[in-house]
Amino acid sequence: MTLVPIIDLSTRDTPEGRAAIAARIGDACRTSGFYVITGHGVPADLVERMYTVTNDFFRLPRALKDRVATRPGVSGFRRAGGSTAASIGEETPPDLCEVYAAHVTGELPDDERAALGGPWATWTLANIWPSAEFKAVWWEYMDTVGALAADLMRLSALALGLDEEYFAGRFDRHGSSVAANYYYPQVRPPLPGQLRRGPHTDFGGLTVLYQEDHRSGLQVADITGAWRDVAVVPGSFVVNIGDLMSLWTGGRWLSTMHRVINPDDAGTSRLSIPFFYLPNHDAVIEPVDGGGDAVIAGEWMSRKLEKLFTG
Ligand SMILES: O=C(O)CCC(=O)C(=O)O
Ligand SMILES: [Fe+2]
Repeated sequence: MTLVPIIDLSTRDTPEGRAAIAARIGDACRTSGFYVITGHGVPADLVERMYTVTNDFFRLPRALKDRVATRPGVSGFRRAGGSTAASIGEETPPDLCEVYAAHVTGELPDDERAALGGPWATWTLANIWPSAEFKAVWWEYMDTVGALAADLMRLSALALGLDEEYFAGRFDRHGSSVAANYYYPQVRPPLPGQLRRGPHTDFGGLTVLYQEDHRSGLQVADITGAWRDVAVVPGSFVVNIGDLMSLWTGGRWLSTMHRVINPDDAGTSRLSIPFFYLPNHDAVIEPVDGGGDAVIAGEWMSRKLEKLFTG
């Protein structure tokens, strides 16, 4: 079996199709924690519009991008990548990446957002948009990919032998985010140990990531710890599960370490756009088979984010 299998979702509207897809998702999550999806139904023109507005934004002069900066890394534009490896306790130079992010909770009134968590809870911050057109496209993308993520959780529930709606109540006030990672051309050689994105696991439920067809660099650790390339499949999304989904399965499903290496051609850029499907901040995450410690989703994610942003 390949480390990152390709799973065609086009038959997910029939019970037999769903059962077969769920079985493949279960296999993938037990053995690698990553899979690639085709036949997902997200319109190609939406992805293209998303890439156009987002690439246009990153090509603006820095002074203009800084106008939509908030606290480091959390909502709006973040100029320095920070060190993602800090989230796993490793010290490395900063990632070679700029980020723009927005949250589905980012449009709520101030008092409602403030009630969703502490200082490191990024989903409590208001969104800050470069333009109305940009916002409209991002919002459509968040809605569409959010619905796909919700269905992947239903299929995951089936794969675990649970009712399809098992997880739904834990995501009905979800604080998911979309982040655009802009890996700029490298005009100076990277420092020792400096990558486009340092090694880490994702923190939440699951991640649904789009990457451009012709440029990758995304690598996944196999069970021996060796780094393996993720193949680029045009028009697909890369899906991986995060720490909370792994906790939900008592560790049977893997939240796998991944990273983005530097390009062979230093002059090229790469834009990846992950949708992070995050449970309700107050969801209690307990192994579905019972046993094991429970964690509160928002507390888990806040602890990881604090490490990420404070090093
Ligand atoms: O750019 C990529 O392919 C991966 C980015 C990533 O791992 C993340 O944003 O968590
Ligand atoms: Fe990641």
